[in-house]
Amino acid sequence: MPQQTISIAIVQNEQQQLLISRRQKGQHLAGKWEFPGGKVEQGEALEVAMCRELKEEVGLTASEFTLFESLDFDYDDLSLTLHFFLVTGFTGEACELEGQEIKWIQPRELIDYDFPKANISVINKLL
Ligand SMILES: Nc1nc2c([nH]c(=O)n2[C@H]2C[C@H](O)[C@@H](COP(=O)(O)OP(=O)(O)OP(=O)(O)O)O2)c(=O)[nH]1
Ligand SMILES: [Mg+2]
Repeated sequence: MPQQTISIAIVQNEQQQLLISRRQKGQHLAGKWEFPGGKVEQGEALEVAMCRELKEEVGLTASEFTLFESLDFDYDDLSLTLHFFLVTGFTGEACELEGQEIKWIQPRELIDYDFPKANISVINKLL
């Protein structure tokens, strides 16, 4: 089974809202809500990958962050290692750079959105 390492940004703004984004048609887990992030490139540091994906997908530059949780998760077709960073400082305005839908929501609203199974423990920690 293919194996991938993923770095993810859980961005929190000054109103304590979190930034979520919707996976698009044609992507793995299409239609699910997620935190911005993506594949770590060969030789790339985890936090560098998180910052690059955050910039590419929603246009934010992360300035303060900590590793929040790392976990392994196997989907039917794909085996992932996911590293979730909590980003508490950033510059820029979030925008839908890849045509995806994005939203700022309160942590308690996370349960109203359909996230991938790999996110369950992280979401429980954020609620
Ligand atoms: N970004 C993100 N991916 C997640 C989350 N939860 C989860 O299971 N995933 C899975 C979905 C994907 O299989 C993988 C992330 O890869 P991706 O498709 O976002 O990768 P990428 O941004 O580099 O995309 P691409 O250019 O290759 O299309 O991790 C999450 O909260 N955020
Ligand atoms: Mg992505």
